[in-house]
Amino acid sequence: MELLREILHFIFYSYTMAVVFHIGLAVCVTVHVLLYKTNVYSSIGWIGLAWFSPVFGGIIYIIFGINRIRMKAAELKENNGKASFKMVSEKELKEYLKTIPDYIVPLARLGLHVHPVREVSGNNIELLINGDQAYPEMAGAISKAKKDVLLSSYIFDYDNAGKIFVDAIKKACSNGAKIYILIDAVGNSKYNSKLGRIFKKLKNVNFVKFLPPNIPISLPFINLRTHRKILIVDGNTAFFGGMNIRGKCMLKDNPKNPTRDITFKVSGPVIDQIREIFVEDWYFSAKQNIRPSYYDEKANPSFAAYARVIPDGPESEEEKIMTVCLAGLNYANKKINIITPYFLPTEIILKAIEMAAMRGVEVNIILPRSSNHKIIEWGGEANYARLLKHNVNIYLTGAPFDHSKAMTVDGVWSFIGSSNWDERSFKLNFEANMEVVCYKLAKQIDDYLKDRINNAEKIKFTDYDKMPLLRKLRNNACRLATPYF
Ligand SMILES: O=P(O)(O)OC[C@H](O)CO
Repeated sequence: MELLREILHFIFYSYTMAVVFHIGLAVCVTVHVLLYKTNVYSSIGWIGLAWFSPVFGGIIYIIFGINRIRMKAAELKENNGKASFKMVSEKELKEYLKTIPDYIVPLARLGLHVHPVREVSGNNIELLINGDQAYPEMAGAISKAKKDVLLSSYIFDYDNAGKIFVDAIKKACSNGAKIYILIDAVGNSKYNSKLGRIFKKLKNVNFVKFLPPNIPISLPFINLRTHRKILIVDGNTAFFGGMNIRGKCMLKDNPKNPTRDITFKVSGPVIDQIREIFVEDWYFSAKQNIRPSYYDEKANPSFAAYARVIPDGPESEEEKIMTVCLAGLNYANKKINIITPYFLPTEIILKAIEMAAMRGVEVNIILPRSSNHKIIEWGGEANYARLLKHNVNIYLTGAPFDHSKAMTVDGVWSFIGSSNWDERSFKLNFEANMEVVCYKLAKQIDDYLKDRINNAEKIKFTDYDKMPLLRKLRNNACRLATPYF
């Protein structure tokens, strides 16, 4: 009898403790969600899970629901970063807006709220297509460096492309230039050690890996990666875009798995804005305050393009690059061209694209038919029908895989850089994009895109409206990964 009473007492006690623990955990989750989540639907989901799935729901929230990326990035940047951008005062803003063409005032005004750096005039930005055009130009500039070379890349393969760069770096060293190379530890995990050994032997080369992970294996989708692709030589010539250093991009060499890509050669004072990003990233990664050359306006000709660089990263709550994409979509009157290898944006972007098409803007989105990241390809396909229904033109390009990233609006405003159209770029990676106001550049990009469109398949609503059930299930399941890709 006594034993039975003890068992019942134990069961009652354990049950009471479990109920108290569940209620306590659910209350904590609810408070956390109410304080830190802004999306109402996901908030309802998390709170529901915490209350209706005792203990398990709370634990799932702790593991997957808390945005540690932003917390970690903010903490890292706060401790190691060196913010060099200052807010523009209301008075400065008024003065500045008087100095730029009327038609970009709305975008410039919005842009300054997103990132407080002004559009600077006097730039020239030129499109370079594939590694065939870009790498010889980039390596040629490096090999002539006299003062300093700043190079940042997500991937730097040590193959026929990488070797061209290494040779150029050796020449720059022999000229006495100081070389700073910052490569993402995960994106480039295959070649970091090899490059490390090569660069260690060169006196003037400083080689740093961006945020090496604490785990021995290297997952391609681990967070807090630098996706920025930047090259600055002697402060006066820069290359900026979304092209990695890979033999695959040298199509003339008939590589295995060829990849089309574009990048941009930059001259002009906007190079100083790119420089600021590199200096900050270097301080963040190498804990070293470097002072590379500034752009020399007196030694260089002045050009026509207005340009402004927008860095973005998981430490920022503003989603600057995504906001500027939205601004471009909302600002367009006639035509929007978008090319990207990865297209899995959230509802807000999809709706803005639809709205542009609904108000009569011609919207062309150029995507690879077959991606190297299948989840993004299939998840992206789940959004095609709704866009096609609103007369958005979607063009799928065949092989080689097209890794180009650019957006143009009304043949005058271009948005170029490292960002893809997915949450990984908009929220989880460190990225750098550039707004450019210049008819000449927009035409160069649009002509390139026209050529891509002429070689692509324009897909039809009827093909995606009623797709086989299994394909639809696969696509919609992959779309659930939107917040993580
Ligand atoms: O992240 P991206 O845009 O530089 O592209 C990376 C390559 O596709 C490697 O998966």
